[in-house]
Amino acid sequence: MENEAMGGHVMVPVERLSLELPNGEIVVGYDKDVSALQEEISALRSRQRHLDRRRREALDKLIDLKGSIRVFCRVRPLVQTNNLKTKSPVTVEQEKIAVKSVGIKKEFSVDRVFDQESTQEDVFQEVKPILRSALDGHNVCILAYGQTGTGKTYTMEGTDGKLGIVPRAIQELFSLASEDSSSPYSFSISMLEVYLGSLRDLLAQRQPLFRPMECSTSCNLSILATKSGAVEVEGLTDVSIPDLKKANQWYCRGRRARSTSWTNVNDASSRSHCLTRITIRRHGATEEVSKLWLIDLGGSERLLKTGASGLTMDEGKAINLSLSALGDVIAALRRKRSHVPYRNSKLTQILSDSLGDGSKVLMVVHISPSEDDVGETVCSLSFAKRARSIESNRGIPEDLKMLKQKRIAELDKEVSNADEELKYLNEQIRRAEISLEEKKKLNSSIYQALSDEKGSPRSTLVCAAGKDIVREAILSVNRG
Ligand SMILES: Nc1ncnc2c1ncn2[C@@H]1O[C@H](COP(=O)(O)OP(=O)(O)OP(=O)(O)O)[C@@H](O)[C@H]1O
Repeated sequence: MENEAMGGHVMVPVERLSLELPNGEIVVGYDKDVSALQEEISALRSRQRHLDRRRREALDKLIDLKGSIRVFCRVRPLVQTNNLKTKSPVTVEQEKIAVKSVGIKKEFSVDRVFDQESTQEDVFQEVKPILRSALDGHNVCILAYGQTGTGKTYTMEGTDGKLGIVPRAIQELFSLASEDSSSPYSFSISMLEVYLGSLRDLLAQRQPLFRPMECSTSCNLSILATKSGAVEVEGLTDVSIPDLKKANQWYCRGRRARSTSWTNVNDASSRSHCLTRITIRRHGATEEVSKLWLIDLGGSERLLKTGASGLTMDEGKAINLSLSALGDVIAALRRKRSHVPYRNSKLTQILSDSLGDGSKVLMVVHISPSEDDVGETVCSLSFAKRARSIESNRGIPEDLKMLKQKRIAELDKEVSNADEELKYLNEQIRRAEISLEEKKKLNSSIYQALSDEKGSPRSTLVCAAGKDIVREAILSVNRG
């Protein structure tokens, strides 16, 4: 018998025992089970890493092929205040919009059109892949652009029961992170408002009232660039969000802070930009940090039309300035210019590490279908055209276009296959880990039962009497 004497106890290598457990199960060589399970988990994890790398590469290629700056257009349904008698000057196809203005039909191409009937879910389906990309470590910007009242806030925030991109995105991040057992993630949230060139922290403990004249002292946070090229807003509150409930609470708090901050003008929020930032940390061998920006831009209408004066005029000018700075930055990036004019506005400075190389940008341009707004509609679509003019499909021969579509479909399939297999693998890992834990618990119960509480060498009895004694030990552990 190969027992080993240790500190007055006789140790029995447990893998040599074969037991019938109280539930009738026969257990042979527990330690062997444990190491086999450990090996199985390690093989599954290695497959998971490999597959995750492949999925990331395919998704990256897919997004780059579709365009790392994508422009969608969403048409708001007609509302009561619109002129309902005249026919809408806007007609849409999947990737094209035509607007009839003073008898001239102008056509604009975008990456995807969402017509008046499209739902929040339709829009979100197109946003989903880019969220995965944010979890994979890319900085991502999703922006809602358009004239006041065309549905930017509806698209980003949504209403009760018709949630917009931001709450859905937060939910999706938590859901994707919980499915991915390869590395743990943590999230934090910040919200700020850019108004008349000043920044205001929407999640700060004490909310200063947003009186424009006081703004320069109470809300002027500054923007810093770190050595690594990352951009930080100095002193901006960044709250850790451990779960979806907390995330939604903070998001609601930020929204409330925005809507209650205005002292006089009801709709002044349309003359500020509202930025929500989710910081994503992937804790692996090295920590990866990425940012997801969700931005409800100020209304893009022209000042002449609104007949603005005084403060409204200043607000309009500030919005126009920052929107045109944003247009310039996107156009420079599209043209792969060596100089990108980020410094021309606070908005583009904040986003400078999230609009350039390696980042993914998605802009949803909102338009009204009404005849009354046709001038603004043409302006907004011209902005969209400028933002996507370089990477658009226009001018590409038909056969190349088809080849591109084919490759996109292949990559789409590759990503969804990898996703499916990863889900399956995660489930297998989860089960194997539960079994391993159970086995380890069982082993430690048996070891405990085998060792003599009072120090007398009862385990010799085990060797002599064999499995009956061990069974008794297990039963006593179970009873205890
Ligand atoms: N696709 C849509 N479906 C249903 N209702 C919509 C849609 N888009 C906008 N609306 C409604 O139209 C109104 C104006 O929309 P919203 O406030 O989102 O516009 P906005 O562009 O954010 O305006 P502002 O620039 O003033 O913030 C709201 O009542 C909103 O619920």
